Amino acid sequence: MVEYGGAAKPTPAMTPNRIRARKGGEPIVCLTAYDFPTARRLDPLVDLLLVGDSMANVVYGFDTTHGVTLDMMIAHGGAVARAAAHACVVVDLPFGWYQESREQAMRSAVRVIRETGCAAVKLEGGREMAETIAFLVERGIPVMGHVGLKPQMIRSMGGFRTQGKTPGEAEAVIEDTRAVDAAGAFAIVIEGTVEEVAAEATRVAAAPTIGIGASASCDGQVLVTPDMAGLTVGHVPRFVKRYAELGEALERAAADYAEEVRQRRFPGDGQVVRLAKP
Ligand SMILES: Nc1nc(=O)c2c([nH]1)NC[C@@H]1CN(c3ccc(C(=O)N[C@@H](CCC(=O)O)C(=O)O)cc3)CN21
Ligand SMILES: CC(C)C(=O)C(=O)O
Ligand SMILES: [Mg+2]
Repeated sequence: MVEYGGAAKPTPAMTPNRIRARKGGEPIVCLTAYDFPTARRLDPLVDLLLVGDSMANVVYGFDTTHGVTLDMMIAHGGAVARAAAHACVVVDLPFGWYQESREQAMRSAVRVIRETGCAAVKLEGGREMAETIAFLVERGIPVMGHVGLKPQMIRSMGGFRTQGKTPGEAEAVIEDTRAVDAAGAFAIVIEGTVEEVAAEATRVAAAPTIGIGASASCDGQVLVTPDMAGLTVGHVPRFVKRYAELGEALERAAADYAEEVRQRRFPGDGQVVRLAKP
């Protein structure tokens, strides 16, 4: 087992307790990050950096989030944690590394915390995960919940569909939120639900809610950074707003470079070392 290396780093300003204290106050700003340079640039701008298992889709090109392992989450979580001086870094526990038992969840969370230096873990689930969340929280692991649309459940849900459109489904999302809140989660991601349900879940939870595809009635928002920055390859969910077209900027840079190499204009005077004239 490898512990996170490097010099002792001060705890970032935004801790799980500070995030929790923002309930009902200034909205919590969260983006995903998976690598060091991106996390360095986002760190001063956001409250929370999430190393999401969406990494499976946007970094590794898998169809579902089931493609990532605990070791992969730890490798990328460490890179993000090393970059963060301000934001609270939260790492997703991936599919298969916590559902079996609360002991399995504890072992996985301890590895993530020790080997990355992050502040907290996130896991998907409602009432069925409440006992696991309480077990971790009571033993010193800050936990973020994730209710509503749960991408790790794709195989049993048969695709991604907005949750809470029927009265029964709405009640299920609210009850899941209550259970995760009572279990001690310091914040709760609410994904893919209708505004009325997000507003009610936010009202009943003592912990702040962080929405994605869940309206502005939450205590904060999260988006997948490559989606909002225009870097995602393939389908981008409907709830995403694009704030930049970094994919197009990267294509232009690569095309300019290719052109200059082919014309022998790169490397130019600025990039070349020559012998001094005698
Ligand atoms: N690139 C990316 N962005 C995400 O937000 C994201 C991931 N990947 N991977 C992990 C989960 C999965 N998420 C997703 C992925 C797809 C849809 C989606 O395609 N939704 C459809 C239909 C929704 C409906 O009919 O209710 C959409 O067009 O938005 C939603 C959430 C959110 N997360
Ligand atoms: C979409 C967010 C909440 C997430 O869980 C992820 O990026 O994996
Ligand atoms: Mg996730």
